[in-house]
Amino acid sequence: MKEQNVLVLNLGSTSTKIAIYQGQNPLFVETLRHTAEELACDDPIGFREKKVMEILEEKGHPIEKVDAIAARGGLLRPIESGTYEINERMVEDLKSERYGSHASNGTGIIGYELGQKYNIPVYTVNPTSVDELDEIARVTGRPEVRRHVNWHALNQKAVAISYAESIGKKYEELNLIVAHIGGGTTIGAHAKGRTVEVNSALEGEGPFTVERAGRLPYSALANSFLNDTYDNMESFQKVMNGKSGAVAHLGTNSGIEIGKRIEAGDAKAALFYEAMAYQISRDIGAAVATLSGKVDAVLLTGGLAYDKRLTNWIKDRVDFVAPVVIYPGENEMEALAFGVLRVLEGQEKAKQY
Ligand SMILES: Nc1ncnc2c1ncn2[C@@H]1O[C@H](COP(=O)(O)OP(=O)(O)OP(=O)(O)O)[C@@H](O)[C@H]1O
Ligand SMILES: CCCC(=O)O
Repeated sequence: MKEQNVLVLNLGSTSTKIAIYQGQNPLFVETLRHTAEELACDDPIGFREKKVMEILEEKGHPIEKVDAIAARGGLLRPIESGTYEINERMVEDLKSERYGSHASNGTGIIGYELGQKYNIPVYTVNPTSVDELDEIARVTGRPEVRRHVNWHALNQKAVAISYAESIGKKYEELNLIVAHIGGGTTIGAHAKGRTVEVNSALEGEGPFTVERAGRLPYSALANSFLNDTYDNMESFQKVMNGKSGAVAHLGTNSGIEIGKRIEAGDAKAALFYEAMAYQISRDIGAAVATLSGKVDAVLLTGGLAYDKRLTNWIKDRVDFVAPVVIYPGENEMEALAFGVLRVLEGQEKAKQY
């Protein structure tokens, strides 16, 4: 059988990642970094689409050779995990930002437009809005506020499946806690293949991060609105999700830079960083209760899982629970390609949004 060519697209806030997979083989994976000025143009999505086409030409893989497109999905209504065909309804929600604004929204839009233009099927795999929470996890102290989540579903599930395979088991046989520690941090309790609890990273749930405020005492937040610190929700979200955490405390969002400062004896950086590890450990502890103490492993992943100082602090607090296994970085491009290949090869059926 001919190996399928899958074009993989993943837009971040400052980068565009493009790959071609031939079957399970990556033929190339390219990361384009964009300046703030470039993305401040009138049509940033059109700008990135043009770049994607240029890269495909440059690498000798014109779009006509592509059998399917795998695009990272953005903020959608809560949906179950799996691979979804990107359809008109999904693109409408991404374009209108009905469920919020996130760099990954643009990926689905570009994928869909290319698919329409060149008659290629387009899919997304485990988008950020996958929501498998138990009913008990949705209840809050205000009857009008019901929880739903946005999180690193793609990478967390890929890492959990990888761990299960490494010990000769199925994801559906294990109870795992997965902490994705990156620009955003999400900690999921995975019970036999379902993520029954996870913090919603863009809504102030969970630990603070290098950019995000995380949970804060609500009286302080209410006061900031009463004092007119923010004009509207958009400016509030921008600060809470992009200009808080290490950016606010230390003026950087880089774990590498924080590590250098700690080496140079910067006590403020050391306290901030250890407090971040402490908050992550506490949320791992909460996930232990969600899983009633039956935990097969704790998995640490995301860009900051490269940092041994940080992961050792977390290990010191949580390795009494279960083995702690580290998967630095993220494997989103492969997870997208493999999800779509499962559909193309008939092992899984694509879902409709
Ligand atoms: N080797 C390393 N040592 C320490 N920190 C690192 C290392 N490599 C990357 N980081 C840090 O990881 C963070 C970025 O993580 P990651 O790439 O997972 O985030 P992102 O993709 O921007 O956002 P998200 O993970 O929320 O999707 C940055 O603070 C970066 O400096
Ligand atoms: C919504 C994905 C998680 C994040 O960006 O923090």
